[in-house]
Amino acid sequence: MSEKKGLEGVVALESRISSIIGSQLTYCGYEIDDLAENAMFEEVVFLLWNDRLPNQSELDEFREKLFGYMTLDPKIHSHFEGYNTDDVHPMTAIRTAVSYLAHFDELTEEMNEEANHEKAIKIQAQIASLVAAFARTRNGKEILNPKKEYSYAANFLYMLNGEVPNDIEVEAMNKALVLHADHELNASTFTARVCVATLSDVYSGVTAAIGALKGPLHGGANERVMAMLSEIESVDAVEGYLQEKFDNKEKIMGMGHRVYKEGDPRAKYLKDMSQKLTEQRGEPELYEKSAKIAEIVEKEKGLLPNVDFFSASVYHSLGIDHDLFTPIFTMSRMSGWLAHILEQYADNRLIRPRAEYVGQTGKKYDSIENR
Ligand SMILES: CC(=O)SCCNC(=O)CCNC(=O)[C@H](O)C(C)(C)COP(=O)(O)OP(=O)(O)OC[C@H]1O[C@@H](n2cnc3c(N)ncnc32)[C@H](O)[C@@H]1OP(=O)(O)O
Ligand SMILES: O=C([O-])CC(=O)C(=O)O
Repeated sequence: MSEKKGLEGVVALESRISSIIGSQLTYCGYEIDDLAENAMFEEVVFLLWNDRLPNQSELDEFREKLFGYMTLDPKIHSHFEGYNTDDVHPMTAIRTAVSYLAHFDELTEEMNEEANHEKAIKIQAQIASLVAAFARTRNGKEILNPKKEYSYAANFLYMLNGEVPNDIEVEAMNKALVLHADHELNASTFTARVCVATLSDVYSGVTAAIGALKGPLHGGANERVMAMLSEIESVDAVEGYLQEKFDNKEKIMGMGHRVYKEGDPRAKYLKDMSQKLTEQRGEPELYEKSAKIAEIVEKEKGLLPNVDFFSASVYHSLGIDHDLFTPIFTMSRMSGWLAHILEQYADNRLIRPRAEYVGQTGKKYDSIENR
């Protein structure tokens, strides 16, 4: 047996959901550029789950169902009130809350295509409400219910901020949701698939995936990018800051990628949005610092920005708390996890690789007093 550390380059399964070929990303055959420019997030969710875009009446029906499930059970609200919100990271709270959602769903243990599809709609609907509700509860604010006339992106911003979002904010949020929705066999998606391949339930699959996304080498990087931008005092200070990181062999968050070596096709949209939104917010130096970091890291290390890099300044410019960046990624990627979970159930086999044993052999049990 031979192993590939981190399973680099290993093809673990077949999927029809998204593909990465060179620097080209597609969702069910549609290029990400096409979808980022034109699609509503709800259409993308439908696409990922059904392998085709909806027509108008299918989209209306899908949106109606999503909206119908968005209002949370009041028990979830009181559950959040019991959290020590000063210490609990929102990703920890959301992971627990998503798991708790299963307690309110009579379909949780039902294992058939229709029930699993219904659970997927419920979870996708409720994740936006959960993130907003947690954020408002910890700020002592009233929890808001969604509004029927709003899109998923607009509803999230409304439920979070309590204000009607403007068109630019809704467009930016929608685009960010579309760009983060799915990404082949990334670590959290693989986690979800491994979990449900035991024929465990959908809630278990997405809860496991949230745990994997939380890590700083994956979705947790966006919050760390913002921390880095806040630490660097000015554009002129970027070079010295990075030199120290390079000297200490520390990683620069938001840079590099396991699969993309020629650049992440999603980053250019987030870069453009970052430039536009930081300018509008009167904080153009955030974009300038980001661009300088990207320029130096590429020159010195040959690494390019990934999806997490410019999303940090985009979310900051939308007035979002920095520790909510990864929960927002979770809202979007939930659609991809659910697509992969449904695909896994449709043609399941237990996922159980092997490990090459490198420990000692031939040891004998010794009584405790002799050790
Ligand atoms: C949505 C997403 O998940 S996108 C990824 C988000 N994560 C990040 O942005 C965290 C920063 N980036 C990284 O840690 C990595 O680039 C990853 C995790 C994305 C990919 O990692 P891998 O493919 O395993 O590459 P690995 O960590 O082995 O790095 C290979 C080499 O490049 C270096 N390197 C990779 N990324 C970085 C970075 N961001 N900063 C500095 N050096 C880096 C490593 O130190 C290593 O150098 P060495 O060979 O001299 O030891
Ligand atoms: O694919 C990966 O390894 C990480 C990534 O970019 C994503 O999950 O969007």
